[in-house]
Amino acid sequence: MSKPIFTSPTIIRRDINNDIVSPSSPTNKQMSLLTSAMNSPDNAATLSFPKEKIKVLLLENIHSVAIQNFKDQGFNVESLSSALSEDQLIEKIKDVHVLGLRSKTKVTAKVLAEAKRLMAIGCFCIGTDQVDLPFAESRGVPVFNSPFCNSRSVEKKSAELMIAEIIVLSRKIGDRSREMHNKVWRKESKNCHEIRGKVLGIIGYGHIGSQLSVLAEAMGMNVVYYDTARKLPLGNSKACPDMKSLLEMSNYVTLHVPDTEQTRNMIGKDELAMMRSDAYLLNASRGKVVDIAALADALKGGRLAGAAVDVYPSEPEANCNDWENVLQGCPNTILTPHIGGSTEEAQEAIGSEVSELITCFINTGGSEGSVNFPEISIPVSEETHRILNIHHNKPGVLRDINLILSEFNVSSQILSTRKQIGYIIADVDKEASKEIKRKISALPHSIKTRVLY
Ligand SMILES: NC(=O)C1=CN([C@@H]2O[C@H](COP(=O)(O)OP(=O)(O)OC[C@H]3O[C@@H](n4cnc5c(N)ncnc54)[C@H](O)[C@@H]3O)[C@@H](O)[C@H]2O)C=CC1
Ligand SMILES: O=C(O)C(=O)COP(=O)(O)O
Repeated sequence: MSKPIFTSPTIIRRDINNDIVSPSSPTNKQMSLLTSAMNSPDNAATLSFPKEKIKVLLLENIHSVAIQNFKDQGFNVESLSSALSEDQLIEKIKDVHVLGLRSKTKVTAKVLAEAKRLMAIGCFCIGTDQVDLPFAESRGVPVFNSPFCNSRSVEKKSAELMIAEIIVLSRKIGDRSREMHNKVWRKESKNCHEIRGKVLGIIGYGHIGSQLSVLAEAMGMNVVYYDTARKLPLGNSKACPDMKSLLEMSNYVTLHVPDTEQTRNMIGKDELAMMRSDAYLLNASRGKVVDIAALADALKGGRLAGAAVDVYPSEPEANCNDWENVLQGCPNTILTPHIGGSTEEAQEAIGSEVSELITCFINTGGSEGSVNFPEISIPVSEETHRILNIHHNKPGVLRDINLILSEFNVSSQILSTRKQIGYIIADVDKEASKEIKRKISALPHSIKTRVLY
């Protein structure tokens, strides 16, 4: 059952909004000594929650390092290699405490409504568009992701992939290779070019776009970019005032934006018509960003020199042998099965990072790294029990909570809020913790209350 908490003294800093902020996180040893207890309107247990009863469901072949990290904590882990459909997930999620997924599994409001015990979601990737983040927030479920680990392959690994594809397109390597496999020897230099001195236009100059900018300049390319946010131009890159000017001047246009209402179909027939006829389009962001029917028309009609596409409006839940897409058969077109983030290095780093963020949240309440949840983290103390409360962000909630806390000895307290919810951590006398939890849980705006014994 529960073990005591051994840690360093608690430090509290308040910011201008009277929120308390601390950068310190517990060590792995401290975390492994913690046992969580949980309580919610749906789960009114008041006893310490045994770690082996924490059920972790991992989907989409998440790296073994994450599985091991969760097992080391004593959690009960089930790992599946493919995504689940909405109906399958609704069936499975009922008794799950931690859900891990990658880009395929859609965590809709309908799924979340059935997730009565869910404490946290881990997106073991960069994008979080597959989760209904506001609904998860309203249910008090933090969502964690890995904003950096994935980047060199897409950013770093993806940026590396983009560099490879820029060269492959410029030399028509895809078509030549396919011909060779079909016994055709066709040596020619017509319409094959160096990338040195050419203009690379990057739409979305975030982690991946800016990494790619650095690599492309090192290869002798001239980089321009367009981003809706103000971004520091790296190296000699230059910001374009609008997307049109970028489309008109670039030899290569590459997309690195998230999937949002504003980015859906941001490249369609009109935008493709603005591009040079000897230009190439690359998309490793999200499938719905490009109108692929319009892209196929442009490629087949010779209004574009080629394309490299890694993501599609509709992708299968698992590997298959009958995938069909309108871009199949288009000239000088590289199609890859959403592998921008798929290197062993990136998957291991992501597996490690996201599982640690989730473990930290379960064991200490620390929510740093969450994309939809108030981010707080304070060291745990061996002298106290920790109350964690997630509540609807309504006027008077803090007063009600503090009224309860004022009856007891509180050694530290921290609150942070977002639009929908507030999150409070209070370290209290061991003797008082059960009583406080009961009273705070009963407040009308409480969503979830946990105690770390
Ligand atoms: N193919 C793959 O396997 C992978 C795909 N991705 C995708 O790449 C996307 C980008 O990743 P990061 O660079 O890490 O994200 P990021 O959040 O660091 O950068 C995205 C950039 O796009 C900009 N942006 C947003 N809306 C825009 C608009 N309408 N017009 C122009 N710029 C806009 C943002 O201001 C930001 O600078 C992810 O959201 C994900 O969907 C990420 C990793 C792997
Ligand atoms: O990191 C991302 O956002 C990606 O698109 C990579 O997705 P994946 O982990 O390969 O399903």
